Amino acid sequence: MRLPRKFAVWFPLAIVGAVVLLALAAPILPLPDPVRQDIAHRLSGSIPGSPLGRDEFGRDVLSRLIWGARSSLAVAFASALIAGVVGTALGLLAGWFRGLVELFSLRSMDIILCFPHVLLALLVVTLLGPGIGTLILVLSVVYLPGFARVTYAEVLSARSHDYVEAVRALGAPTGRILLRTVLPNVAGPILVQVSLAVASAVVLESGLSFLGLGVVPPSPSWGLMIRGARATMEQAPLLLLWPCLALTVTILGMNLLCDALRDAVDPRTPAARTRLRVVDRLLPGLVPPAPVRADTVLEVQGLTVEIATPRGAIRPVQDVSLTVRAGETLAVVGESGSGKSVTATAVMGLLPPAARPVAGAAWLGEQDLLRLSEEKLRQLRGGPMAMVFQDPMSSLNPVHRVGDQVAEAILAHQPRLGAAAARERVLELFRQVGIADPERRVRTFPHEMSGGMRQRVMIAMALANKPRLLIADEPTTALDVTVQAQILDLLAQLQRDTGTAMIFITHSLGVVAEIADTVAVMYAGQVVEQGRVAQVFAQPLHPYTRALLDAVPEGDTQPEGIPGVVPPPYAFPVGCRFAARCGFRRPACESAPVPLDEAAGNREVRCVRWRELDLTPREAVA
Ligand SMILES: Nc1ncnc2c1ncn2[C@@H]1O[C@H](COP(=O)(O)OP(=O)(O)OP(=O)(O)O)[C@@H](O)[C@H]1O
Repeated sequence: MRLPRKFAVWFPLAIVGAVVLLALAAPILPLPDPVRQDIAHRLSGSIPGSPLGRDEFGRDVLSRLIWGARSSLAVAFASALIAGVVGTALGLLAGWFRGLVELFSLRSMDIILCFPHVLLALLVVTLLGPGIGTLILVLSVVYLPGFARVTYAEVLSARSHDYVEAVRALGAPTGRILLRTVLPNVAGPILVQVSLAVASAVVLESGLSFLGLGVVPPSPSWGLMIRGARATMEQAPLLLLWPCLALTVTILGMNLLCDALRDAVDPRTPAARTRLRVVDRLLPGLVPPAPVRADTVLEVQGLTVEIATPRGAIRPVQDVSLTVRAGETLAVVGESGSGKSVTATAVMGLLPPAARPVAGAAWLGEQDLLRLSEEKLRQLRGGPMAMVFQDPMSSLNPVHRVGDQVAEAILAHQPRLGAAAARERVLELFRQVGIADPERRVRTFPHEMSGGMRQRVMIAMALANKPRLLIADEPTTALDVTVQAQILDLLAQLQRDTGTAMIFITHSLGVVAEIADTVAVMYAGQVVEQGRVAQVFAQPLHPYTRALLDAVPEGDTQPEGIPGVVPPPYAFPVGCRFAARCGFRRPACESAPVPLDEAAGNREVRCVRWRELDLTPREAVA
C-alpha cells in the first residue's frame, strides 16, 4: 500500500509515536492501578471511571491496555533492535570476508533456524524463568538469522558493483567501506526486516505470554489480556477487541513507517509512480494529434518529464519534439546531462519510479506510448520497438548462455514458435550481426565474450522480433575505437537491410556524421536545433551546435572545448539555457523562455538571434 508522499512518513510516525507516548506516559496519566482487582465490577461494560470496562478480575481495561503497551513494545523494539544490530553486523562480515567468517556466522544462524521458536522459548524459560528479559533474549535469538541472511545476500550483491570497487580502488579502509558504502546500499531490505521483526515480536510476545512463557501475571501485557479475554469471550467479547485492535494499529503503523523510511534512505525510490496528469488522461483533447505522414514511425510531441527528487520536482526534459521516419536514423546529440537518456527511457516506458511524463505524446503509429498500460508497453518492448544499451556487460544476464538469452527474447513475443525454430532464428541473427562460428558462440556466457561481441549479441537481441523502431543509447561508448567503428558500420548496414527507423543517442558529432540522416541537438532538457545532418553541419543555426562542431577533434588540431557546464535541472535559467556559456548572448536572451522557431529546409532552432548570426564553420565556407 502506498500513501500520498507527504503523508507517507507523517501518518505512520504519528500512529507509532502516539502508541509509544501513551505507553511512556502511563505512570503520569490519571489511570487506575492496572493490577488492582474489584470482583464486584467483574466483566462490567463501560462504567464511570472505566470507559472500556473491567476484565474478569474487575481490573480497569484501559489502564491495562496502556500499561500493557509498555511491556509489549519494550519486548518488540528491544528484540528487533538487538537482532537487527547483531544480525546486520554478522551478515556484513560474512558477506564481505567470506571464508571462515562466513562459515561460522551463517552455519550458526542455520542451527538457530532449525530450532522451532516455541521450543527455544520453552528451553530458555526453563533455564532462566519467565519475564520480560527472558522474552527479549528469546526473540532476539529468533530474529537474528533473518537479519544476518538478508544482509549477507545484499552484501554479496553490493560488493560486485562498480561503486564498491571504486572505493576499494581509492584505498578506503574496510570498516569505512562497510559502514559508509555498503551499509547504506543494503539498508532498504534491513529496514523492511525491522518492520517485520517488530510486528512479529508484538504478536509472538502475545503468544508466549498467552502460553505463560512471557510476561508474568498480574503484570499487564497485550498477550496476557488476549489470554484472559479468550476465557470470557462469550460474556464480554469486547475484552478481546481492545488488545487485538491495539496490536493491529501498532503493527500497521510500524510496517508503514519502515516502508517510508526505506524510501527515504533510498533517494531512487520516491513514490511518483503515476503516469500522466489526471487532466491529460481525462481530457484526451489536450493531447497533440497523431502524426499524419504514413512513413513516420515515431513522433514525440512536446514531451515533458518530471522527476521527484529530495530537492523537489525537476523537469530534466521539457517540451521535446522529435520525428523519426522509416529507414532513417535520427541522432540525438548533446553533452552529458542534456536529457537524451531520459527522453529515450520515457519513450520506451522505462523511466525510473521517481519519474513520470507530465505532458506531451509519443506516437508509435496509432499508439501514444505515454498513455499505454504497462502490459501494452511490455508487448511493444522487444517487439515493434527495441533498445540497445550503453554497456552490454551489465545488460546481459551473467548466468545464462547468450544464445538462450536471445531465444528468450524471441519466445517472449512469439511463444508458439517452439524451441527448435527459436534456436534456428538465433543462429540466423548471430550470422546477421557478424558473429563468427555462431553454433559455438550461442553456448558461451557473456563473460567469455569481448565487449564488441557482447554488443553484437545485444543488437541481435534487439532485432530478434524485427522492430519498427530501434533506440540505441550510446551503444559504442563502452567499446574501443576500432570496435566502435565496426558496430557503427553494422548498425548502418542492418538499418539499410531491414528499413528499421533508428534513434541513435550520442555525445559525438563525428558519430552523427557517420550514421544519421537527421539530428536533434539537445541542451539542458530542450531541443535547441534540429534538421537534416548535412544542412545542420554545413550551416548550424544555434551557437551550441556550432560549439559542438568546434569541439570535434580533427587531425592534429586541438579542438576548442565549450567553457562552463550544462546547468543542473534544478537550476535551469528562465531564458535561454545556453546563454551563460554563449559568446553571442544579449540581455534579451536571458529575460524570457526562448521558443523553438521554424527555419527554412524543415529545420528548427531555439535561439533569439538565429536570424542575424552567421555560424557557418570556416571549413564549410571554404
Ligand atoms: N532518477 C533521476 N533522479 C534525479 N535526476 C535524474 C534522474 N535521472 C536523470 N536525472 C537528471 O536528468 C538530467 C538528464 O539526464 P540524462 O541521463 O537524460 O542525460 P544524458 O543527456 O543522457 O546524459 P549522458 O550522456 O551522460 O547519459 C541530468 O541532469 C540528470 O542528473
